Amino acid sequence: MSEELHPHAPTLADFFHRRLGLADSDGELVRLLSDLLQAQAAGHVCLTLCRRHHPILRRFPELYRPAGRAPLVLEDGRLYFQRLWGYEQALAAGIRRLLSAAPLPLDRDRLERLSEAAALDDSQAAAVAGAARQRFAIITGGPGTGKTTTVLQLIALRLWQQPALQVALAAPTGKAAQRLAETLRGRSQALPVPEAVKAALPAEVKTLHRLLGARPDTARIRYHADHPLPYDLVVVDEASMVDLALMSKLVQALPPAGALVLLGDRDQLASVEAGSVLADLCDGAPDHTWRLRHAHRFQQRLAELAGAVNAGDFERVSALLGDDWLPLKGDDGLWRAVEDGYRGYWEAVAAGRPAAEIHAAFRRFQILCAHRRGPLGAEHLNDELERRWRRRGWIRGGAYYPGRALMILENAPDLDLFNGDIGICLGDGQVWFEDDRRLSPARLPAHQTVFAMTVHKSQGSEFDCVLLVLPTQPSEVLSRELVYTAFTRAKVAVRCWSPPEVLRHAIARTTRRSGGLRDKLLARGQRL
Ligand SMILES: Nc1ncnc2c1ncn2[C@@H]1O[C@H](COP(=O)(O)OP(=O)(O)OP(=O)(O)O)[C@@H](O)[C@H]1O
Repeated sequence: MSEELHPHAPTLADFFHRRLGLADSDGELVRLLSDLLQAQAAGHVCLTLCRRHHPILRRFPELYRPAGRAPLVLEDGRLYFQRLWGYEQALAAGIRRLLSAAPLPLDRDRLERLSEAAALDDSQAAAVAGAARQRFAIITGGPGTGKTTTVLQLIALRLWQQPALQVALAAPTGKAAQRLAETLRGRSQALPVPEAVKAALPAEVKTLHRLLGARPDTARIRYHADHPLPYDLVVVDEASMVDLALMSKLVQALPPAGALVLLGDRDQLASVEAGSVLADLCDGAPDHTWRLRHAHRFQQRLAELAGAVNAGDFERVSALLGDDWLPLKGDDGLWRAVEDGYRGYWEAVAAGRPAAEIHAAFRRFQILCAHRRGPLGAEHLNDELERRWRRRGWIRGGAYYPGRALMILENAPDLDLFNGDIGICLGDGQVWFEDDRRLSPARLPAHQTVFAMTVHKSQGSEFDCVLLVLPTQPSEVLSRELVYTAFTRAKVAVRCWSPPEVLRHAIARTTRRSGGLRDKLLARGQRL
């Protein structure tokens, strides 16, 4: 916890002092609230209390009593703001309800026919057989371990058994939704099920916000406990990106007999907003979690590298990176690697290749940064690259020069563009997207240059080769999950530019977020 006070702590202390009529307020109260605000800003659901917090909490019981009406909640050594506690409580209650539901029927004959035709590996077959019987299931695993393949079998089986089943597919971002829709479209025809079952497979993947009927500029949503979703089975991909509030709203919106399946990689970075919901749910409901272990699309060395990062084994990571750990003498190693990485892309741009080919060339290489700002942050690297490439003559033209790669920063449903979509400016002055659509730059929603992007922004995307650039000093942002997320964006090769002590620091640091969800689920049989 930083020693510096959170800037809003004095105002909050003053507000509580007046609203609750506290006898007096002093530096200790400000310190406590600062710790709570800092915990929240760092993505924790609550503040895990330590010895110095207890005397101050004893002095100001009005902060958390009477329960339900006080602004804070004190529970099992954790201090929450009412709002986040409410989401956690409702999520835990909703999941407990799903966990205690009677098992669903399973047609073993159809299950076997599906599993054999798909040649599922053991962990996939166990996941389909197990999850098909549950009202709540998590299928987790690294990239390419076959989560989508597995869930497609699961949905097909459930539909085959119950043709009228209403199934919804969703993902936290528009880009992830699009990606899942494309993958399923390509694979569903090969399923060994009657045509009627194939026809009943959902064709659309919605964002979670759309699924829940979120309305712009209000926290109100169309579907909730009193007006549940019209689906029997909801499947959510990329669930590691879903925060506590959204997962809580989703679970509350399930109909009484509904089922929920989450897909995701529990080892990835947690959501931008509060909570590490997927990891907590995996730990809190281990009997409903199936972990896929065999990487089907991933190069063996990359799978080993991801495993070594997860195990916190710096020596092994270092050995596996070998020459791909770029020399740090001066910045030359970095700029040379970047130029090598993007050379093919610039050649395609200069040769005026079709947009689809230029996009394919762009996907071959990506710089990922830990930070957005700072000397080795994504913004600075993009500026520096543009300067260098102008000097080299690769970039010619104004702000929207041919070859400028852009990332869209907000959803624009009217243009069918989503946060995270990549467009490339070409010689005709238009910005071309991956599906061959083009728009004039003036029509684009907020966007930025994207030769370098943050690891956070890269979630849900994949590239042939990834170059991870870490800062020169250890920082709070660095973590094992960040390095794992960056390395697992690569399909073919990983390179890393980082001082040894910074990579070592990052891999050693796991960022477990504070929260009570896991304990609330594990204790379900005992006290709740
Ligand atoms: N049992 C299997 N045998 C052979 N290939 C498989 C098997 N399962 C999946 N695959 C293949 O491995 C690749 C990755 O599978 P899939 O897309 O289902 O993984 P995923 O975990 O959903 O990936 P992502 O990390 O992209 O979400 C696909 O090409 C798929 O056809």
